[in-house]
Amino acid sequence: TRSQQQPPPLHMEMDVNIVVLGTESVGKSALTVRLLTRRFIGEYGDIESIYSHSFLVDGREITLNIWDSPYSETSLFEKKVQWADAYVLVYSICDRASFNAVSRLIQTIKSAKTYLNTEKVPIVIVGNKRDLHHRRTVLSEEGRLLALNTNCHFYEVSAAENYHSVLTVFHGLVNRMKDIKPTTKRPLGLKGIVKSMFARRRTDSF
Ligand SMILES: Nc1nc2c(ncn2[C@@H]2O[C@H](COP(=O)(O)OP(=O)(O)OP(=O)(O)O)[C@@H](O)[C@H]2O)c(=O)[nH]1
Repeated sequence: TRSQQQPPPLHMEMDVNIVVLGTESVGKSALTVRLLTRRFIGEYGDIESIYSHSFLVDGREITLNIWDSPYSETSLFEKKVQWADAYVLVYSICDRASFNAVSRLIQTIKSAKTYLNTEKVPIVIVGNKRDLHHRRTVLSEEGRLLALNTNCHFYEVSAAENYHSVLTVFHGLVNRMKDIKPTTKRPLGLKGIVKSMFARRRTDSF
């Protein structure tokens, strides 16, 4: 089983496909753009994009292919779920319906993919817009409990206010993936049909 595999040697590279999912206007693009550019630009177009971004983690190059898209329930949704190795599920702490949608997404992902090591399902739940605490309708405890019950990671962040909390989300996911994903470079797969806004590759250190 995967859990019996040794972690790969440090010098090897790793490619991780990550899809960012959640209902409308929860901040999926804001989180993705924050990670890639360290900036919050306020308004984001409705563009389907795969961003490719490399990091050095413990001296090892990790390339994240991040698929960010506007909310939709089209057939592309299933393709995204299959394409991804890991999932960032976003809700807004001011939007109860978006939180309920994350619960449903977890069930959908778990039934679409088989995980040998259910202790380490590569899903992170993100409660965004933490800066809007005066409009909060979802308690932190509710997010934490959902994560506990589903074996996911949980973070509350503000894409508007903070780069480091966003970095922590992706860093946590990469750490989970390091233990369970074999290290091979492979093509982006659906890259051809998805317009990429960020053609440029950058390499940063966590
Ligand atoms: N106050 C606050 N606003 C945020 C935050 N993150 C995103 N927003 C705002 O929320 C709105 C939606 O952000 P997007 O990043 O476009 O959300 P999305 O989930 O990608 O939306 P869709 O593409 O429509 O599905 C924008 O007006 C952002 O400026 C945050 O952390 N705090």
